[in-house]
Amino acid sequence: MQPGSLAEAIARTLAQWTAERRVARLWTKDASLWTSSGEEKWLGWLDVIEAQRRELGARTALADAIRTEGITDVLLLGMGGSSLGPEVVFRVIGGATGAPRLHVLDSTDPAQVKRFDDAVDLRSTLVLVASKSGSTLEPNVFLAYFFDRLKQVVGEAEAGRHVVAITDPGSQMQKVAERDGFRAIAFGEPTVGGRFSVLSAFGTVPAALSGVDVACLLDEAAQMADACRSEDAATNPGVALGVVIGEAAKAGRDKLTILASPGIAPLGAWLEQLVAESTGKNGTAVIPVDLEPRGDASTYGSDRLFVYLRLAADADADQDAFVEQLNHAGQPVVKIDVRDTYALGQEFFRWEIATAVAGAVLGINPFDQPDVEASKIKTRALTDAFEQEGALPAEAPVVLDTEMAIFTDEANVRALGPVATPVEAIAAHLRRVVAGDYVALLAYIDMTTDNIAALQEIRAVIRAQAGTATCLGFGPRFLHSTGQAYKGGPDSGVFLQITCDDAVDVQVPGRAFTFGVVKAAQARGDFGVLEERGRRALRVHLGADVAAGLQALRSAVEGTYQ
Ligand SMILES: O=P(O)(O)OC[C@H]1O[C@](O)(CO)[C@@H](O)[C@@H]1O
Repeated sequence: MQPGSLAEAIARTLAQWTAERRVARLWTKDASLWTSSGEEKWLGWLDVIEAQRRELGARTALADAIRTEGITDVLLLGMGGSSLGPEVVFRVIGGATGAPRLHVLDSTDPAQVKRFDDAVDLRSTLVLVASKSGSTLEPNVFLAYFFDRLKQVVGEAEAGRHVVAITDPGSQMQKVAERDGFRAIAFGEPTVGGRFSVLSAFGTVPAALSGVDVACLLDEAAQMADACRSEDAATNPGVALGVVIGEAAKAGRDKLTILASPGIAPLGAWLEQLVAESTGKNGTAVIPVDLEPRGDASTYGSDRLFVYLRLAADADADQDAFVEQLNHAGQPVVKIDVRDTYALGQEFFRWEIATAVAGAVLGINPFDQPDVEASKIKTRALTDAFEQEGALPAEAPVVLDTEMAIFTDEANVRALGPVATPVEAIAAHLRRVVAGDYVALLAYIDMTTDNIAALQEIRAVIRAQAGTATCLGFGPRFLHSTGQAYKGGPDSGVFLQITCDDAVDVQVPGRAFTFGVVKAAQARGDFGVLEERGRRALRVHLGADVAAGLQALRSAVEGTYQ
């Protein structure tokens, strides 16, 4: 770590943590470390490793049974903490020979739902539906769709045998699982929130099913947990990291920019949720910046804190050189050496402690997510309206042409000034960006390789030209991750929401709406909350040809800076 001018504040806070024995207070779940508003009820993740070790036999038995029966694919349906952790574990460690492939569906984009359906043969697929609350909209509509498909493909009597639920005890999903004869139910721990759940059943069940050595993963986590008991804050790997992140944010370095070796890069998506949902509230936030295209080290602002997760077995020489340049440019960089892929278990625990500690330094409750509910309420109102009226409420664009239509509220229209075309509106919007802001692209489109690449190019242009941090989230996935910080954090976000016409749509069985309608309602609900919070937000609606629309958007963004 080269903390630059932060060094003093960090040293002071570390000394305070040691002198006041705050590490012991954390482990004894003392809510007064935070805001004394019930934090003690959400610290079950401190004890979850031992509890999961007791479940290892059950995990192995289920994994062996499905393999013997010829299951080739596991399709996980879930959002946020119920999907991001399993996806990271599979992408970083999974893929053992002979083990089922794990697919993670966390989008209501109809093309994406269809793509996942086409990717698996349901006769040899186990559907794993994961939801702590059991009431989240997305896993419930995914389950409705895939249970219906299973009935068609394997028959009514067999469908339940192809489904396993992971949920907290007493949830509505448990009732559904019992009613529909699911093969098994694995229970979560109610004192562990979604984003802290990766070392609970929500992470260990999918990991075991996809051939990951869960005992080894837990051993790694336990090793880090032991290190995080150290009362000396400066040598406590989780506490020290949390103090750096918290103090950096207080000093204006609130864009936590994640650099990671390719072999461990998927961890960034999990970190985004953990950090953003935990710290982004009451007008404060640590904004995670993941997978941002790199620029010249000298061009980054003074609002950045870099974290470099370097995988010893898979280090990238270019990345090493870039980090060196950042050091020379005086940027603070925290370097974390990750021994091998199983050391991911260590990182999970280190970052959970660090996030909790950063929350304490920032004086917030890191275990709630007050602003996520707001967009859920608006979305529900819209889907209810659709069920009653057969259509979503009409809306009128501010300007449109053949490729893009622009939507926003009165306050944003006034701030844009007179604009005659979508291109002018986008340019006026991006000109509102000032130093210390971040620009977030919120894309409610299929998360394909091509769409990711096109959006990353747009992001690269904005980063280079505006000189600000840039983020990319796919809707509705980011709603259960960074979305909390975008709404609850400081007013430094400039948002470009991207929606499209769906070339194909898919009916949600048993409901009056399609996945396309759900996604549209989620985008509108999300936008409505941004408007309500007075955020700088513009929605660009593309046609059904998303590739052409993204090209038009890119030209508009490039044109802004010419
Ligand atoms: O597991 P659940 O209850 O479906 O929740 C999914 C996600 O939604 C949130 O509750 C809110 O976005 C996350 O914290 C959570 O991980």
